[in-house]
Amino acid sequence: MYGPTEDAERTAFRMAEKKYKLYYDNTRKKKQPRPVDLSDVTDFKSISEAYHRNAELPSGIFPIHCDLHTPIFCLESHPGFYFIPGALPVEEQCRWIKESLTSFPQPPNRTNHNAIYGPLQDLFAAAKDNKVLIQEEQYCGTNNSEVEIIENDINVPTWNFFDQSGALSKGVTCKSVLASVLLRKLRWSTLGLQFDWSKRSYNISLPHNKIPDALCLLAERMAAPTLPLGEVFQAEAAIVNYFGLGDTLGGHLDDMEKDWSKPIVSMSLGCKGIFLIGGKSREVPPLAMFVRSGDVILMAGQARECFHGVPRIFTDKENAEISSLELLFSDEEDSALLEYIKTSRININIRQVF
Ligand SMILES: O=C(O)CCC(=O)C(=O)O
Ligand SMILES: [Fe+2]
Repeated sequence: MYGPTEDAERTAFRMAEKKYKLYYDNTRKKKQPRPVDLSDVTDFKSISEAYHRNAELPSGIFPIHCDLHTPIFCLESHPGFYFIPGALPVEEQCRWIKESLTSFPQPPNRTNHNAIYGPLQDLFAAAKDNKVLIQEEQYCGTNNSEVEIIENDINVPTWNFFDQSGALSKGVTCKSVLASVLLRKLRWSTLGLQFDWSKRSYNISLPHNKIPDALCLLAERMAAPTLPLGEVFQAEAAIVNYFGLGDTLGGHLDDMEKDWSKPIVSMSLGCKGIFLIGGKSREVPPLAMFVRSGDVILMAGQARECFHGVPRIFTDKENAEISSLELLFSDEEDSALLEYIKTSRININIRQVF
């Protein structure tokens, strides 16, 4: 007999996550990722190449034709799942990488940092400028108003970015954290209708901005092949996930949206990763596939009810496959974006909520 935790550890989905996740090889002198057998990982890039050569496709995978410049592939095993390899041209990838780092984490959009630090303005610029985030409380610094502030109970600490020199003058009692560390620890931001992770629901009363028009149009165009003629996808919310080496997204379902006939439009940017699509329970062995910068996945209908996750990203030069991004981000002003994306993956997934 196994307890609930042991059971969860033994599901087919969990086993696949364990197979692909990053482990370090401690037997070697240098800390190195343990080699992993990737022979079972479906590669839609080579399937697309086979399709263009008119070669036979692996069994269970079939193309559908649409107006996009690339074919869309479907899985017999997962109705409602669509994979569009190289859907986004590299210029468009660069644009969304830049937005994901500079504008999407801006308030009123929320990020994983909100719970601890409150809204943070211009995190990416602060990291680039080597700033430090400092908790401002009255006992920091030289003024003598400590007693008065505490008595009046108005001592609400706020966090603000400062130059490192400014940070030193604040004194040693302040809590502080480097902006570059916070950027590395940025795991998600939410656009449009804000998702409340604690309640696992959309909180329409939270202040929010509309999703940028260009992103709505992109999602509408990508979603079209999954919808009956004349029906239009309305992008109302999006989650942006940020992955560094060793970061994973555990198996989950996205079941908070009302209408599951509408797809989730999910785009990959930056380093290559492995995406797992399973079944309606964790007991079903998932299919593993590579997700590269510019790939788009659509999950509609029955695929909306399937567990999925990302157990691994690759940040080494050979496996990350971001050379075309490196060429486009070669300007001096883009060097911070390039530095970030060389070791990161970003996923933007867009939803119609109602
Ligand atoms: O990162 C990915 O490719 C998947 C993201 C996802 O499934 C989610 O945010 O719900
Ligand atoms: Fe998801």
